[in-house]
Amino acid sequence: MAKILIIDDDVTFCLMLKALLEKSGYKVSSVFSTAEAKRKIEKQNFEIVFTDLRLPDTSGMELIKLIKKKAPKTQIIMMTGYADIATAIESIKKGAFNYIPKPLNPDEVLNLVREALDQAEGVASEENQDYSSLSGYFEGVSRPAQSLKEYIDLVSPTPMSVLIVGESGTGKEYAARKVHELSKRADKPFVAVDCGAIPSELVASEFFGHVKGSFTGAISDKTGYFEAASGGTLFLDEVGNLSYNTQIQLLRVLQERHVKPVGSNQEIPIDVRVIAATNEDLLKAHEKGRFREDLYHRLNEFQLNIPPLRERKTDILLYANHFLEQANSYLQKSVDGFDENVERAFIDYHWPGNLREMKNIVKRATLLARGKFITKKEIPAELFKQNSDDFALFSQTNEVQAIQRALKTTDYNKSEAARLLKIDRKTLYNKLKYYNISLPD
Ligand SMILES: Nc1ncnc2c1ncn2[C@@H]1O[C@H](COP(=O)(O)OP(=O)(O)OP(=O)(O)O)[C@@H](O)[C@H]1O
Repeated sequence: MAKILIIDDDVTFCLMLKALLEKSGYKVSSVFSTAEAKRKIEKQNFEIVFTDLRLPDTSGMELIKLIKKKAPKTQIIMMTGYADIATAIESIKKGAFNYIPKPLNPDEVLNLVREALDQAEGVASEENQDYSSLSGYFEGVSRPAQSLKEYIDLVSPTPMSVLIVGESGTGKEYAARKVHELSKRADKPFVAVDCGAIPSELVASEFFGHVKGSFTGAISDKTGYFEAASGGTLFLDEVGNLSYNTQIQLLRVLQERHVKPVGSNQEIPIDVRVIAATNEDLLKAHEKGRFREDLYHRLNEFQLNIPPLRERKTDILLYANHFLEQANSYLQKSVDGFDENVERAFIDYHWPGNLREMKNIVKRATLLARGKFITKKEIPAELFKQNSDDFALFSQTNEVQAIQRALKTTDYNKSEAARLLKIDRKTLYNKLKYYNISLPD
């Protein structure tokens, strides 16, 4: 029986929602403040948390962070008045499952609960599939993909720290796991840390561990990430989100190669390779005073750049088919491929969420597909909207740059490049000649 926690300072409302959910067979607890909620979440596992967006003792956003930290698999449903819908949408970006406007409609509530439980099941089994091994790893054939592979092969066996730079969803964590797998540390742990998700008051204890009784709530000894990754690899995801203070502590550990758990006098030697990832320019963050230059250089002994999907057009359909195969086996379906309209739309789309976005779109479409091929009907409409394509030629000054970028993006395929530039092949040839743009052999 799924366990649900309701957090709302409106006592009557809490009791009504509790009664509705209990009638449908769920086991429900309710609390009226964040402080109480924290205690409950520490002690018990909940499949779903319903919480009000505005609570007297903390913001709903803070609460999402905390729940995601303590219980990453718990699905969070935000309850909100109409005035707060923008914030509610923001909460989904932060990891909430969905929001529901107040006053609640009982059918909507029960539907949402079922959806949240279904998704939680999906996520759990998929995580196992993805993380038990990297068998789903796919390299791509474009030039940027090939040089990424070359660099990964080169740096993996070395002890060098690696900084992986790329937009969200491009596969930074996947690349980090690949580096670990190809390193001499492959049979030791790979510990991934989402640097943005750790509440600041817990950072030291999470990284370095603590001893029992060192602060309220330290009910037993805790092993920190560094010790847990001993002999293996520590992956610091979104490293730009670490506070300045934590950056100092981290740098010290990396230089001195030992940690001191909170509340302990004992220094524990550590042997850990660090791989960090970021989707922002850390040198710019440094200029703004948010990131320490010394730590940047310590992490950036070698840099891997993962290009966004829109800049490796030749890989797009290969990845789409790769994800289709995965989705077929995951959903026990046998969809053959994508129809021509969908393929075209995939190539033209700008993929702001990169591989993660594509994987989700393909999985959903595979589930919905009725025939042998995925059609426009199963794909979100935004993929078919006319791109405000920044390749379009609008002035002489940007022409050379735009042509060069289009060529690079398409791996120097002139027909594809002409299509991106919205000119015909012949015009492209003329322009190449006119501007004296040469192509690699
Ligand atoms: N090389 C790859 N082959 C196959 N699938 C991949 C590859 N890289 C990434 N993916 C898929 O894309 C998803 C996103 O990858 P990953 O989590 O590594 O991205 P990320 O860049 O670390 O994202 P974020 O910046 O949001 O943390 C993964 O779940 C994985 O399924």
